[in-house]
Amino acid sequence: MQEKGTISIHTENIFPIIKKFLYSDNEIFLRELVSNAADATQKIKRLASLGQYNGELGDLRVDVSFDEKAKTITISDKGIGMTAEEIKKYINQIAFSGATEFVEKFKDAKDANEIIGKFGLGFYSAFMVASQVEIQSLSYQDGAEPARWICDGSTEFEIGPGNRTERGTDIILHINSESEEFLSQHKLQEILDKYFKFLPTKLVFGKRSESVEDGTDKDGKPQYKSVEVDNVINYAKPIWTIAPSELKEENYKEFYRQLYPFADDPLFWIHLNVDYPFNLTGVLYFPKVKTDMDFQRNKIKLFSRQVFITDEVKDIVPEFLMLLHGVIDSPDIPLNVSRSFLQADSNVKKINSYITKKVAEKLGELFKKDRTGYEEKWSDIGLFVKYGMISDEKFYEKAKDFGLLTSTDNKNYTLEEYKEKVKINQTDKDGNVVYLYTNDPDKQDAFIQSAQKKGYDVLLMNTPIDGHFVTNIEHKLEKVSIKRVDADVVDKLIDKDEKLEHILSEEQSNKVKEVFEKAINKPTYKVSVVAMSPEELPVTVTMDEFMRRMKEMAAMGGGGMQFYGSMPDSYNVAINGNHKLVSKILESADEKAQSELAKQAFDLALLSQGLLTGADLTAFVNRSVSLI
Ligand SMILES: Nc1ncnc2c1ncn2[C@@H]1O[C@H](COP(=O)(O)OP(=O)(O)OP(=O)(O)O)[C@@H](O)[C@H]1O
Repeated sequence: MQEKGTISIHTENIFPIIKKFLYSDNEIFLRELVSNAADATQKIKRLASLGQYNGELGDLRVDVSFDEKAKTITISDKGIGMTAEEIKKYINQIAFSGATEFVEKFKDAKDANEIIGKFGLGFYSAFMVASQVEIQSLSYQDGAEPARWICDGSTEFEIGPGNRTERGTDIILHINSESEEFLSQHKLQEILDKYFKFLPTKLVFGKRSESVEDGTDKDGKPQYKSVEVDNVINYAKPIWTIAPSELKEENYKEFYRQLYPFADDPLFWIHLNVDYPFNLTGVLYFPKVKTDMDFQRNKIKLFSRQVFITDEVKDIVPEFLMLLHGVIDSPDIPLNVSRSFLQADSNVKKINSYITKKVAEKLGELFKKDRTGYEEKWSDIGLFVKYGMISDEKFYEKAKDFGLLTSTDNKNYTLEEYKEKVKINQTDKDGNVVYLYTNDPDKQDAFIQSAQKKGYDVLLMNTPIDGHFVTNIEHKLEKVSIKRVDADVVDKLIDKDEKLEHILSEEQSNKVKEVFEKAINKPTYKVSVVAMSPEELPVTVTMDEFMRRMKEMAAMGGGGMQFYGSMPDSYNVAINGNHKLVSKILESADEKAQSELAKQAFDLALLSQGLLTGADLTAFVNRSVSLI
C-alpha cells in the first residue's frame, strides 16, 4: 500500500538550511552514504557470525554507479537492508528534538561538518546534491517485503512496496541541476579515492580495463589482451588495523608509499593502539626533513572507522608533531563539532597527551637502544624534539634525557652530559655555567677560535628553531646562562673575575679611546679599552646578548618587543689595550696616522663579521691599497 507522510521535524525550512550551509563541501554526501552502506554490510557480517543470520552472505560489496543521461548516482549494498517500518523509524524521524533551536544555532555555521552528524543527518546530506532521493531496500529478516521510499527534499515523503529482490539497499540520487559536476567518472573516482582507500568493505566503482597475459605468439613471446575488471577503490587491510606483532618493517614502508608516493622512506614510525579510555589506532611516521623549508603540514590523515575524514588534525595532534606523517583512526574524536568545542573535548585532550607520550617513549627507546643510529637521525628529528621541548612541558620532562646539544666539532651531548663536560672550565664567578653557541660558524669563526683557544666549547645552533630553543632551555636549566659566542670579547663572555694586567696607564687608555671614537665617528658604537690577552684581535665588535635577542624577537613579531625593534643597532667596540697595534697607535706622532690605523683595525673587525658593506667597504679597500 502506498502511504504518504510527513518527516517528523518541527519546522518546514530545515532542508533549505541544510542545503545552503552545507553547500561548500557538498561532496561529503558520498562519504555519508557509502559509510552507511558499509556499516549495513558490516552489520550483516556480524549477524551471520553471531548465528543470527543463516542465509547466503554472497559477495559483500558496495557499488557506486552513475547514469549521466538519467542524472542519477546510485549507492548499492548487500547489507542488512531496511523494512518499511525501519525506514520510517531511522530515516523519517530525524534524531533531534528542537528543530527551531537547530535553525537558530546553525544560522551562522560555516562548516557542513558542524551540522551533519551532530544531529544524525548523515543520510540527509544527500539533499545537498539531489532534488529527489529514493530508497529501495530489502531487509535480511525472514519474510521481509521490499520497500521503497521517495522524497523530494521537502518534508513530504512517500513510502510503499519496492522492487529489490536481493537483500540490501539502493540509494538513488536524482542529481539537481547545480550538482551535475558529480555525474562524472573522474569526479566520482576522485572523491571515492579520497575517502575510501581504506574502507573495510569492498567498494566497487564500475569497471576498468586491465591487460592480462593471453597465451603466447608463434615466437613464444607472451601475448596480452585487455579485460574488463571491477574498479575496486580500496586496498587490502590497512596496516593500522593489524597487530604490530604481525607486521614487518617492509609493511610499514609499503604503506607509507601508498600514502605518499613521492616521499623518501621514513626514518621510523610509531604504531598507536589503544582502546581505553578512548579508542585510537594509527601509525605515525617521522619523515626525512630535507630542507628547513620542507615543513609541510597537514600530512597526517584522520580516519573514523577507516573512512577518511580530514587532514586537518590541529588540536588532536600536538602542535609540535604536526610535521609528522601517517594516519590516526578514532571513532572517539567528535568530528562534527566546531574547533572551540574540539579543544575543550576531554577525549581530544587525552588523545593529544597520549600521542605526546607515545612519541616521547619511542624516541627514548631509540636513544637507549641504539645511540649511534639515533644520533645519525638527529639532524632530521632534532627539529621535532626541540620544538616539542619548547612547546610542551610534559614532553620536555621526558625529552631532556634524549634531546641533544651538538657542538661545533659535531659531538652530541644530552643536557646533563653537556653540563658535566663544560662546568669545570665554563663556570663564571657567580657559579653560573655559561654555554656558548654559534648560529653562523662561518661569520663567527674568529670568535669561535678565540673561545676554543681558551678551552671553551661552542655549540652549533644554526637551525631556524634554535634561537627559541636557546632562550627556552636557558629558562629551564638551573644556573646556566647561554651566550652567543660573539656576544662579548672572549675574556668577558665568561666572567671569572680574573683581571688581566693592563699595560696602559689610565691616561694612555683615555687617549686610545678618544682616537678610536674619533676615527669610528658613529654614536651607536660604544668604545671601551679592555685588558685582553695580547694574542687576541686588537679590535672586537660585539652586540650585547640581551639586546640582540630582544631585537630578534621584535623582528619575529614578538608581542611587547616593538620598543627594541625600533632602537638602532648598537654595538660594543672593545679595544685590546694589550695589543701591539694599540701601543703603535700611541707611539705614532701624527694624528692622521693614528686615525688611519684605528680606522683600519676597526674595519678589519667589522670585516671579520660581515658587517662591513657599501661605501665603508670601498673606503677600506682603497685605504688598504694605499697602505700597501
Ligand atoms: N544503506 C543502509 N542500509 C541499512 N540501513 C541504513 C542505510 N542507510 C541508512 N540506514 C539507517 O538509517 C539510519 C540513519 O542514517 P544516517 O546516515 O542519517 O545517520 P547515522 O548513520 O545513524 O549517523 P551519522 O551519519 O551521523 O553517523 C542509520 O543509522 C541506519 O540505521
